[in-house]
This record gives sequence, structure tokens and C-alpha cells, in this order.
Amino acid sequence: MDSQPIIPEPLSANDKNSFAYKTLSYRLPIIITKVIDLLCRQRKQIISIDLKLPPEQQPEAEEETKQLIEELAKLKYELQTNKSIRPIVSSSLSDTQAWNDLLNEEYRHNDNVVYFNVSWLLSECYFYRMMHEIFIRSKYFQNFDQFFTVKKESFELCLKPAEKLAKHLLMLNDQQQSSDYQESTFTFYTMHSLWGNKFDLSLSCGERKQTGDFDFNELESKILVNDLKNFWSFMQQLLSGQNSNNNQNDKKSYRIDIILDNAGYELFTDFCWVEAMHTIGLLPKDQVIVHFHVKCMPWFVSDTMTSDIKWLLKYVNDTAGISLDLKRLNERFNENFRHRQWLIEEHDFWTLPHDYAQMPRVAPELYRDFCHESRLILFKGDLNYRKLVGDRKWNIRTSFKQAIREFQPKSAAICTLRTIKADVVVGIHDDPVIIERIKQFPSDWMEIGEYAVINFLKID
Ligand SMILES: O=P(O)(O)OC[C@H]1O[C@](O)(CO)[C@@H](O)[C@@H]1O
Repeated sequence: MDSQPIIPEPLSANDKNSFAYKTLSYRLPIIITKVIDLLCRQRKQIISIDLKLPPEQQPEAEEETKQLIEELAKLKYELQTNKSIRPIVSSSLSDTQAWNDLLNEEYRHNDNVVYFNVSWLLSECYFYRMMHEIFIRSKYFQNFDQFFTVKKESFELCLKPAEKLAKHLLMLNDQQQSSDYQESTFTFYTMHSLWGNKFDLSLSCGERKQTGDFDFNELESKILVNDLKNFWSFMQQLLSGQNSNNNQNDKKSYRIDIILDNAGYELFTDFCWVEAMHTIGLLPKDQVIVHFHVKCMPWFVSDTMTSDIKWLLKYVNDTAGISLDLKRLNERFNENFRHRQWLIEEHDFWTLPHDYAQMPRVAPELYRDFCHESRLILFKGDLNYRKLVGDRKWNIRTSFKQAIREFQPKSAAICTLRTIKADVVVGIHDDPVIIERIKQFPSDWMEIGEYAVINFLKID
């Protein structure tokens, strides 16, 4: 009899030794306290500068902040006292039905649906969704992004490395397309995009700690699964496949998808990755369309929304004192969007707590596009990785292919670039050297964002 692979249970804060437990007990309360604090201290600036409300509406909006603070404090209390996770009642958002469907499913299987007794994915996503609900229900704060200030300040701290990278990119030689040159450039920009994932502001509870200066030689040994070579071979095949197609009418005939993670410096490195690949001829601009997938609400503190992309482009363009190189590169990004070579896509799926193995069932149109239209799906960051592998208690030796289960888009390659910030990792080969090394790591090595994985998979 064929034995089915055993699917381990999801991570949950019901385990007091888990990072999920720490997250719900300590990190999320700190994050929401900072939002409350922001509304207390900066409500006047938020109302007049961020929301640009006319003077006659400002007193009423200021009054409304009291209500918001009360509701945020209540949400924090409900989390800390392990209250029930209830259906979403009054939202005007398009994801409400999907949320309530999945919660109803949860009530059927679980007779105690409270924060510390559901999967970590469900409790953490629900928390951010309910925080957003508070603002959505308000009169004046519906478009307020409670994390905008920290995202903005975090990028401002990285201007120097951004300028340096821009300078490098502008000097790339678009004529010199030898394979060695392409490979070393590909590696350099992939490393930037990978380690750019350290710029998440949720792990640091909103503290801006990173500076952007990375020593890639030193960091190489911290990449525990490194499928970069396979990723590189695929990029070459992609190009040669296109080149062998002599039919000029087939130009612009393929797309790639990047499931973005954090705004600010990580987003900038992601744009640099694509622009560098365009420049050295690996992703020729006249043949590829890049779909950037963003979140449609403030999410896990620093996740990218459409407004963050617009802010970045405008900020670099408008701010005096920023280097000419960075401004010129930014103009190229702008042009890519203007010419629709780069597209921004929003979908509710990315802010639902679903494991990506459920995508074929719950977001069939998205999955269909991935299967039929896309050549490469690049997943950035920790949360995307958690969702790909179902946020389950996998043995670290489990293969990536097994861990992603039903998420197997035919014809597209999948790549993840992730710094490890949650206690789930797969694909660590039985290499005794790596296993020995891991034994020497600090006990919280999966929680600190100091180690990384690059998984690459092409399903044929
Ligand atoms: O921005 P990323 O890389 O998805 O990280 C998200 C963060 O959220 C969590 O997944 C949960 O809080 C952390 O483990 C991680 O720090």
C-alpha cells in the first residue's frame, strides 16, 4: 500500500516554547502599542499632513482618534487575554466573505477558536486584519496607513547604500553580455534582494535597525539552502528559449511575477534586481512584463502596498540632496511603470491567512495566471515562505517540493529569497557539515533573521 506523506501540524501559539507564542505574547502587543502611541503623540500632524484634511474637519478627526485609540487598546486586550476570534461583522472590504468562510471552517473543527489555540498564520493575519478594520470603519482614517511613518523613516536611513547601488547599476554594461559577466551581476543583485529582506520592521517591532551595508562574502556561509546555481541556469534557459524564438510577433510574450515583501530598502533592491536583469539582457525589456504583487492593506508592519511604491518613486524624485545616480535610476523605474513593462497587482489572497497550497481552490484565477502565463514566480521574504510551506512543523530535511504540496504551478519556476525569521525551514540537505554547523548555532537561529535560504524549483 502506498503511504501518503504525513503532513505535520501547523505552528501555533498553543506551544509556549514557540516563536508563535513569543510573537503573540510580546511582539504584537508592542507593535499595536506603538500605533496607539503614534496616534496619541502625532495626531495633529497625521490629520493635517498625512490625511490632508481641511481645517474645518480637523477637530472632528482629532476627536475620532480617541475612539480609534480605545478600539486599538481593546484589540490589544483581546489578544493578550486570549479572547475568541470572531467573524468579521461590518466590514466594507471585499475580503470579508473569504475571511468569514475560513473562520466558519475553523469553528467546525475547533471548539475553542481563540488567539492562542489556532494556527499562527490565522491568529497573526487576523490581528493585522482587525487592526485595519478599526481604521476602515472610521470616518476620517480609512486611508490611513499606521505603519507609513516607520516605513518612510527606515528608507531614509538607507539612502547612502541606495545611492551606492544606483551608481553600480548605472555603470552596468549593456553591451557586454558574456555569460560570466551576466552570472556575476545576477549573483550580486540577487544577494542584495535576498539580504534586503532583513529590512522587515515586524521582527524588530518597528525599530529601524538595518543600515544596508552587507558583506556578501561573510554572509555566504549563512545561506543554509543555496539553489542560486539552479536559479542562474534557469535564467539562462529562459533567455535562450526566447532567443531561439525568431518570430518577432511573439515579442513581449512572457511575464514574471514577484510577490513582494517589505517596502523601503528591500523594495528598492527588488526593483534594482529587475532593472539590472533588464540591463544585462537577461530579462529583455521588449520581451518581458513584470508583475509586482503587493498587499492591499497595512500588513506585518512593513509589507509593500501600492502607496509605498508611489511614495518611493516620488520621494526619490522630489527630495533635494539625493544623488543624481539614484534619481536617474528612479527615472528608469518610473519609465518601466509608465510603459507598462512593470505592473502593480493587488489581490485579497495575499492578506488572507491561507497556506499557498490552497491557492488553486481559493484563488483559482491567480493560480491559473501563474500556471499559464508566468515563467518565474519569485517569492520574497519570511511570510511568503511560511505560507508556501504551510507554516508547518516540517523536519528541516523535508524537500521544498514536498513541503509546498499542491502549490505546483506547471511551466513556471518558483524561487524564494528569504531571511529566516520563523521556526520553519525545509530543504536542508543531509550534508553532515551543514547539520553539524547548525548544531553550533544559537538556539534561536530561526528567529533572528541572520540566516537565509534560496529555494529554487522548476516543476516539469
Ligand atoms: O517581512 P518578512 O520577511 O515576511 O517577515 C515577517 C515577519 O513576520 C513574521 O513572519 C511573524 O511575525 C516573523 O516571523 C517575521 O519577522
